Formats: sequence, structure tokens, C-alpha cells
Amino acid sequence: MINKLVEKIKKTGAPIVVGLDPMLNYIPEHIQEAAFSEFGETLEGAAQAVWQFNKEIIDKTYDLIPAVKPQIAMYEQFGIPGIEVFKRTVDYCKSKDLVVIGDIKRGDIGSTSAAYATGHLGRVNIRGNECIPFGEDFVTVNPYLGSDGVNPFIDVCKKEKKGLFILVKTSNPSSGEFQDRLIEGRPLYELVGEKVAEWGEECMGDAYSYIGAVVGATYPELGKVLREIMPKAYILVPGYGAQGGQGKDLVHFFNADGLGAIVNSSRGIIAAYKQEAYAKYGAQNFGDASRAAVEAMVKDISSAIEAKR
Ligand SMILES: O=c1ccn([C@@H]2O[C@H](COP(=O)(O)O)[C@@H](O)[C@H]2O)c(=O)[nH]1
Repeated sequence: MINKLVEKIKKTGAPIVVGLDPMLNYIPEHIQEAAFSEFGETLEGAAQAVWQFNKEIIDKTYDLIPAVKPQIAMYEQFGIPGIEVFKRTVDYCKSKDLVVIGDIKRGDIGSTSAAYATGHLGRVNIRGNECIPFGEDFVTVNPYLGSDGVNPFIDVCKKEKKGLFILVKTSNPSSGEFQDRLIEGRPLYELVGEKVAEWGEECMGDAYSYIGAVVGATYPELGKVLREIMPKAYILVPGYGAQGGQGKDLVHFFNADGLGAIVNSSRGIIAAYKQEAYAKYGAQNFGDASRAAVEAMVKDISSAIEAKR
């Protein structure tokens, strides 16, 4: 799957991923109205609104982008109907040939991680009948429990040719509380980065490993350090747009080949119609606003990479 991701990034010229993080307050009134008048003000109604919203954004952007990153929390908040829409979104994106990164941030003791890995990346065997529960291509993994919490994910990736993005340095303001703590003089994120590089060595695609890392755009200076520590890891970079990251900050996340990183924006794309820059589209044409925001993001990042080369 890492080879497909790299090929799609090259083909689209877009090292970006659209984050599908649908909160109800981002969904235009006309979509909410239609959903709630059919299903009532219920979990089913909310899930229907999310689905209509996602579908329009995917339809308006899929030809420009290599990948999407649905954030499972946004679906879980609507219970079972929300989870069904998560799955429907994954399937729809795959039907559009997009690479799907499930942002699930899982990681537990080995047996529990194995169940998460089976559910999200693998197949479950039900008395001889193999079923695919969610079917994402990559998932995000929290490595805090150590190797036995990560290895079950790697095992499923090897079998199914899937991939991981392991949290190394997250984009949030408090990420330093634990991640920057010095251990024998070195920050924890560097030690986790070294472990990601080690896990990734046995998991190589053509040029990059299918064991990647998450490093936030909000800590651009660390992009350089972590890029060197994990030269073969693809880096998923959240924190662009709504959290303040900009193209010019991100050049060090990329290798000299212009590859090696994929930058996520969620609110900045899906709620673009609410921004002044895209207000001319209006809520009715929110999908067109998202398309324009994708084009602007690609230009911002590509021109920064080009200027560095
Ligand atoms: O370090 C991290 C890891 C994951 N995320 C996730 O990415 C998106 C960001 O959304 P924006 O609207 O573009 O800010 C969201 O799903 C986070 O859970 C992150 O932000 N930082």
C-alpha cells in the first residue's frame, strides 16, 4: 500500500491528505435540514447528514488528491449510525481509488492490539468465513505500550500489505509534556523515531517503508531531526491550516526527492466555505470551496518544496 500511496502522490502532484472530520457545526444547514426532516433529530439523522457532507467533499476533490484520513472519533460520537457512516465513507473512498488512512490512534496489550489490527486492517475469520470489518489501508497507532502493542499491527500489515503511521511527535500544544521529556539527554520523540525506523526496516516497499510516523506541522524544526532519524519512513504531518502549519514550515519533512511526507488538513478543507477566502462559494457550494482549498494547499506546499530544491 505504501507503493500505491507514493505512486498516487506522484501522479496527483499533491503530497496532501484530506481529513474527513465531520462535526455537525461544519455541515451546511440545507444538508442538516434534509437529514433531520427524514430521520428526526437522532443519531441516524446526524449520521445521514455526515454521509451527505462527506460524499459531496469526496466527489469534489477525489481527482486532485491521493488519500483521505477519516478521524474515527467524529463518527463514534454518533454511536452505531456514526460507525456505519465511517465504514460507508471508507468504502466510498476506496471505490474512488483513494488511499484511506484510518485515524484511530489505537495501541494496547498485544492480544487487544491484534484485535484492533484485525478489525481495521485485516480480516476476521468467522468459522472459516473471512470477513473484512473496516478495511482501511493505513491506521494511526499509539506506541506508548511498547513493541508488544505495536507488533500485532505490523504482523497484519505484512500479511495484508497495509501500513501504519505511528505517533512520534504530535501537533497539539501539550505534546511536549511527555514527548519532549529527556531520557539520558535525548527527547522521548527521538527515541520513538528511532524505534519507528527500526520497525520499518523489515517492512520496506520499493523506496519507503510501510511503517510511517506522525509528526505535527506545528513543530517544524523537529521535521529536520526526525526526517534524518527515519529516512525511509513516510511522515504523516497533521497540523496544517486550522492548527497554524503552513507550507513554508514543512519543507524539512520532505526528502530531497520531494517525497517522504504527506500533509493533512481537515477543518481547513472540509469547512473551507466558512473561511473568508472561500466565502464566495456559499454554503450551498461547500464542495467547490473544499476543492479550491485543496488546490491552494497543494500550491502552497509544492511551491515551498520546489523553492527548497
Ligand atoms: O498529532 C496529531 C495527530 C493527529 N491529528 C489529527 O489530525 C486532524 C487534524 O485536524 P485539523 O482540522 O486539520 O486541525 C484531526 O483528526 C486530529 O485528530 C492531529 O491533529 N495531530
